[in-house]
Order: sequence, then structure tokens, then C-alpha cells
Amino acid sequence: MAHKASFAAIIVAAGKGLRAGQSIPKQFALWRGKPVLRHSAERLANAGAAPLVVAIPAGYEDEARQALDGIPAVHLVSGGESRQDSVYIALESLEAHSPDYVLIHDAARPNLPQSVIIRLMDVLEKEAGAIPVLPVVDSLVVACDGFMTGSTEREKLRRVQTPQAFRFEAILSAHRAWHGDRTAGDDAQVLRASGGDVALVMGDEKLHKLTFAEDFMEQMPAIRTGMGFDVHRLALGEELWLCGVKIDHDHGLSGHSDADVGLHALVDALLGAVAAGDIGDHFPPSDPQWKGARSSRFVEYAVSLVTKAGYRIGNVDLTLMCEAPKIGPHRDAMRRKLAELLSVDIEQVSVKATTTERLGFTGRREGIASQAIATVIRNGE
Ligand SMILES: Nc1ccn([C@@H]2O[C@H](COP(=O)(O)OP(=O)(O)OP(=O)(O)O)[C@@H](O)[C@H]2O)c(=O)n1
Ligand SMILES: C[C@](O)(CO)[C@H](O)COP(=O)(O)O
Repeated sequence: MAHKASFAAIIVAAGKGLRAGQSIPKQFALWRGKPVLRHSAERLANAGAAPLVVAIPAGYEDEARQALDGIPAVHLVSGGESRQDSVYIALESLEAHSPDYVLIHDAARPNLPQSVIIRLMDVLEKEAGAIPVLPVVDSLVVACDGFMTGSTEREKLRRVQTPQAFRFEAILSAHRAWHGDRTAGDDAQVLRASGGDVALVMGDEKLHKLTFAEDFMEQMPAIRTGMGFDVHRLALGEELWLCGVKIDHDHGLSGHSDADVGLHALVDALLGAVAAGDIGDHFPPSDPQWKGARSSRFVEYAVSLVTKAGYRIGNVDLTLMCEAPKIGPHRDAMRRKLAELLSVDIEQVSVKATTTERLGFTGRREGIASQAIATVIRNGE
């Protein structure tokens, strides 16, 4: 960007992020592989903003330093009770630098296009303030106690985003002059209250504010796939369980649990689809509590992790590799059992079988192998 005027930026990142339901304030949570805060800090620094003042909650200095590592000219300040307080504290800290312009941005809007910054800066050459806005596409009503009490002219309304750009002296004086509750919705309202003009430029849907847990889910793919593979040794004197069905056979599978090779491959496929490790992480063979355990418990647990990750099962496809027993006569019982364990329709479950042409350990009837693939679909899709 080739603007002659100097410009600083403020990122307000001092909120609690309660509505987002993350384990830490949302600005420090990972989004598209990086802390939320880092995304817009990088974009603002690349656009030439200096210094970059970041308002953070008390006690989160380490998280903030880590999130902003390597970004030049960053100054941290402790934020205030409200967003408006956080902005004001950051503005006062910039007084010594006295930049020509300042961009004030929510950390919670990580996807900041450079085109928006350019549009804002261009307007500041003429106006004291400029903000990015988007049209309202739905009709709007006034609500009271669950009933509509009126309507509004949406053509006159705009959705307001950040960054909001200001001549530094104008916005600092406006914040200093503010009287009353310090709960202004944004800094444009503060400038307007002091009589300053605020120009509107086109915003961008990419600037969507991460507010609720679902906003974090949207970064995840709508459909994910996992694969699993397992082998167990055939032995005399063991029961044979395959895909949750007990089969009469002269040999059974040996293992720490019931050695159901089909269910084990399926568990790994489900865990793989939501990147939740593998069956050995959750049910170590060294743990005596799993000795002789029904593998259906492992499947139920894997399904619970899929649900916890915000997904549901799309379909599963499983192949058993053995010379004997013949799987065909048991296939429907296996599909029914799997559908029950996964709480899906039987049409979403496929069980196949193959010999390995008498080749290898399965061909010599020393063991049975199984592979499975599972697709999971993000809730809301
Ligand atoms: N005292 C505060 C409150 C909010 N913010 C910041 O203002 C931005 C917009 O606020 P919002 O999305 O409402 O964030 P939170 O207040 O953290 O969210 P919640 O209301 O869910 O707790 C966020 O980047 C947030 O960190 C801030 O710096 N200081
Ligand atoms: C500043 C803002 O992002 C403009 O839309 C918005 O007002 C912040 O509101 P919040 O309630 O603090 O999220």
C-alpha cells in the first residue's frame, strides 16, 4: 500500500469470548491453523500499520505474545470492562506516536481483506471517519416478548463491520468527550456523538465476526473421511466375533478384547475421520479393564467422539479379508448390527468380503484382516 500518511492500528482482543464456548477466550483459540488474533494482526502489519496496539485481557500476556510472535511493532495494553474501554485505553497509549490515522479492529474478525483496508484509507484523505458496511438482505422487525411490534425500512440500514478507520486526533478527542455508559456499539458511534462525519465503504462477508461456537465449526470441512485397518490371529479355542456378530467356526480370533477385527477397523476409521487418535490411544491393550471387552463398546465410544466433534455419520464401508468363514450368509446380520451401533440406517452401512487368493497370512488362514472407511458430515450440513 502506498499511503503517505502514517497509520497505526488497534486490535481489541480483551473480551471474554463467552458466547464462542471455546476453552480459552476466542481470540487465542485456533482458527484455520493459527490463533484468531494472529490473522488480522498479520494483515494489518503487512498493510503497513505501525505501531499495532493490541488490547488483551489481564492474565493472558503469554498467550498474546505467543499468538503475535514475530509480528513487528506490537504493543500490548490491558483492555477494559467494555469494548469501548479497551479502545479508549489503546487510543490513549498511542498519543505519544500521534499517527495521522488509526484503524480500530475486532480480533474476532480474523479474515481481513486488504481491499477493505485500501477502501477505508482512501476515504480518510477527505473524511474524519470511515467504516465498512454491508446491506441487509432479510426484512427486519422490532421484537418484544416474542412478538413482532413493528418493522423497519431495511433499505436505510447497514450491517457494520471493522476495521473502522479514523483521523487519530478526531477519534481520540471523541472518546475523551464521551459521556454516559461506556457501552457504545462501536467507534463510529463515538465519533458521530462528537459531531464527526462517518463515511460508509463496502465491507466484505469474509469479515464475519466469530461470535458463537458454530462460527468456529464453519472452518471445518463439511465432509470428512477416515480409514481403519486391523489384523487378528486365528486360534483354536477362541470365539469368532466379526462386526458385532458371533459366528460358529472351528477357529476364533485372539486378542486382548473380543478381537473383533471388523469393529476395530471401523473404530479407527471413525476416530480418523475426526482426527481423534487411534483405538490403541483410547483402549490400550496394556489396560486390564479391556480384557475380553466387547468391541461394540469401542464403537459406541468412537461414535460419541464423532458427535462431540460436531459431526454425524454419513456412511461406512468395511471389507473383511479371509478364506473362511464365508461372510455372505452373515452379511445382513453384520450390517444390521453396525447400523444399530452407529445409530444410522442400514443403507448407510456396507460390509464386503474377499479372499486373498490363498496368498499371505490370510490366505494361509493364520489370521483375518479388515479395512474400513467412514465419512462423517458436519452438523448443520
Ligand atoms: N472488554 C472488552 C470486550 C470486548 N473486546 C473485544 O471486542 C471485540 C468484539 O467483541 P465480541 O465479539 O462481543 O467479543 P467478546 O466480548 O469477547 O464476546 P462475548 O460477548 O461472547 O463474551 C472482540 O475482539 C473482543 O475481544 C475487548 O477488547 N474488550
Ligand atoms: C464493533 C462491532 O463489531 C461492529 O459491528 C460490534 O458492534 C461489536 O459488538 P459486540 O457485541 O461487542 O460483539
